Amino acid sequence: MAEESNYTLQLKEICKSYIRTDAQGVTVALENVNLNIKDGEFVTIVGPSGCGKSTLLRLVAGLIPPTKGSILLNGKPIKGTSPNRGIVFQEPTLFPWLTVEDNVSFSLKVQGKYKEKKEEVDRLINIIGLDEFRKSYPHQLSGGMAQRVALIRTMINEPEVFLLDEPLGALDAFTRMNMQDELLIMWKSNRHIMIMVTHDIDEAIYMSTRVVTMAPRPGKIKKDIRIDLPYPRNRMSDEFINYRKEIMENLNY
Ligand SMILES: Nc1ncnc2c1ncn2[C@@H]1O[C@H](COP(=O)(O)OP(=O)(O)OP(=O)(O)O)[C@@H](O)[C@H]1O
Repeated sequence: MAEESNYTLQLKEICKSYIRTDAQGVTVALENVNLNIKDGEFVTIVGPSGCGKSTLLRLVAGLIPPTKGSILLNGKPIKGTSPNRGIVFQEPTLFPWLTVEDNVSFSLKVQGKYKEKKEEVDRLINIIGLDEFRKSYPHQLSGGMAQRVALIRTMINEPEVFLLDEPLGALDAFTRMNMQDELLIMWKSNRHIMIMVTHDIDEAIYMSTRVVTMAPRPGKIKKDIRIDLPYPRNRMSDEFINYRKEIMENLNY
């Protein structure tokens, strides 16, 4: 028990089933998932389609409840959604009728925290290089720009747990690599817990301190691999390539 209390986020014996509408019965999306994460860890989840990666993130976000098991943050069960557990999806979910600035400020205004954080809004817009676009609307931005706005809109709440569901999946290769570095800068400056779903094994090794592989039907954790490489990581190094082999073999590629 003493060892467990070192973990900030704990998923204990999590099961999640969905009722199928097309036929009788249920889909077991996750079965007996146990995962413990400490402050400052960057965990990526990789695995084939349908193994429950998004389900796992949505459970931690509090968007859906587990069928069985519990999720503890700082020892307390999570209840529903909270700005403390921010989630960013593959498609940037910005409000189309609000400018960049207003999108980033929206949740602060709802929480009555805008005045105290106004400078932080300015700082983050500057960090992502969108000073000139602060009065622009989402349809006037490129995909990469919109995704950067979505990231800082979540970041402004200083979530203790930052959940990323394939956040870079829709970007071209160059923008994607730049965004990987930007995300690492954000993570290093705040040291919150990051949990990111990706289909890109190199992205997982480049970014995270742990890569968790999953298997489908029912979704479960296969292996939890610590990536013991200094940042910034060299995608061409032998160690990097060895991790790639280990993960691909584990996923049966
Ligand atoms: N709302 C839902 N209702 C019913 N079944 C669902 C629902 N959401 C997910 N599922 C099922 O649960 C399983 C896990 O889905 P999930 O989206 O978590 O997997 P994933 O690993 O994120 O997949 P992908 O990589 O394709 O996004 C799948 O079989 C899926 O069909």
